[in-house]
Amino acid sequence: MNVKTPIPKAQGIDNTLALIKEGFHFLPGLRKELESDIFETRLMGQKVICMGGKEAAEMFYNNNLFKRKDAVPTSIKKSLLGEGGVHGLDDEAHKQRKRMFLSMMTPERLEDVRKIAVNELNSKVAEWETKENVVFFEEIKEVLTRTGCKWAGIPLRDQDVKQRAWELGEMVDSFGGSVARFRSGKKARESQEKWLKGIVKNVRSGKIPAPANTAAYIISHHREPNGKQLDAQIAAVELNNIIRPIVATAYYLTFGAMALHEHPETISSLKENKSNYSLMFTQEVRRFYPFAPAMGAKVKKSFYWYNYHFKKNMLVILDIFGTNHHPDIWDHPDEFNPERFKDWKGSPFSFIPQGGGDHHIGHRCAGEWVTVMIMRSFFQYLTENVTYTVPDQNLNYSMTRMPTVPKSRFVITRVKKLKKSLHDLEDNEQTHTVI
Ligand code: HEM
Repeated sequence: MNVKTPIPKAQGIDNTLALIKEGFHFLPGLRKELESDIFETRLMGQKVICMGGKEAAEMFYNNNLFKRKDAVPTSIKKSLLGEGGVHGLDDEAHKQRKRMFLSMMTPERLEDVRKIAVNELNSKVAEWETKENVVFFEEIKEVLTRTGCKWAGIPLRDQDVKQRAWELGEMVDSFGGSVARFRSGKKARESQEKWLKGIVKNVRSGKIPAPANTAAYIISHHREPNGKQLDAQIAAVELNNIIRPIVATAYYLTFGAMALHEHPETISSLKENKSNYSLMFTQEVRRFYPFAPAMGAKVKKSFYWYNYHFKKNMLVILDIFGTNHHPDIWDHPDEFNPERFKDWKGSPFSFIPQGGGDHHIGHRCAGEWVTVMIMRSFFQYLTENVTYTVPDQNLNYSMTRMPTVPKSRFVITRVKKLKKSLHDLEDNEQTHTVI
């Protein structure tokens, strides 16, 4: 870790505009310019400590030092995350709510999500065979909306798929600072929460017979530490915390499909799947491509680190994208190279696309296994079960827009299924170590 003392301050009275203008480059760029993995700046009128790298991540995920209450701006709660959900909880309340999420992530349920997702993809591909152009990113959001709802025990009528997929997509697309996208994400959230609140009430009354191992059942019947059921509105937020991020996986899948096209040598390795190549490829997609830029937390109680005084309630931001590209951790970090994960020793703090630390104790993403499971099986499906052509198109992606996808949203043509049955995929063992 490279730290200058005293901790440097970024130039300018407030850097919010620079953050919006520079996007994913903002934090890594300033760390490089100031030659320090920690620096101070002001964002939205507030003093903020920004940091990146393994050691910084380790500190950030120490629950004794940091808390999440009021760490996320209201605009992000109103569009992306929702209010009253697990993301903003601390201490016992957080642990208890987190256990609720993690109880859904059993090996059997992970195998279920894989089967559901691959079946949904397989049905979609049959439609793609009849289409001239397929906009992969948009179509995959629908596949994942169906997958998420089915896995979570949420009934979804065919005629509602497009609307719900659009809403989930708008919520994910809302976090980058554009007012128009915020408004659309907020509206989508209001519609989703109304719908999901109705689902929760119907699951509670037994009108919707959700199986006991599904998210709809587990969340609807979850009890708070005070013994009471979750408020139906908060239960809706938490149910959305399952289906929305499943749809968010469309970003990684689109980047991954693009990586297959741009690095064709990976295709045969994926087909062979030696040394668990599908996992290496998936990890590299999650490391290399930009998605979650950073996380915020507030100082729980004052402490000193590298002689810097972290004062109570100060806002601290961890550079997620920059840590996944930190040159102290990764050789040639700006090269796409799945093989780097071959002998990777694993670290909960150096590879943090979905947060760091321990899933049970801290805020690390509860759905990391689901994400990895879906990604691996889709990449294998794309290489083994289907052929397609990638026509000329604009595959550039902006590093200043958050979130970002290839400009064309990855168009494919002449899609052809190679296998009629999914039998071969069903035999595929993936439930071992998925992360
Ligand atoms: C594209 C895929 C995904 C990405 C990039 C992603 C990223 C993240 C990040 C960055 C966090 C916050 C970590 C922190 O607060 O320090 C998080 C938390 C969370 N994610 Fe994900 N996630 C993804 C998929 C999923 C899926 C598929 C699910 C559920 C099935 C899920 C459920 C959650 C939940 C419940 C939390 C809150 C955990 C807590 O506060 O303790 N995520 N995710």
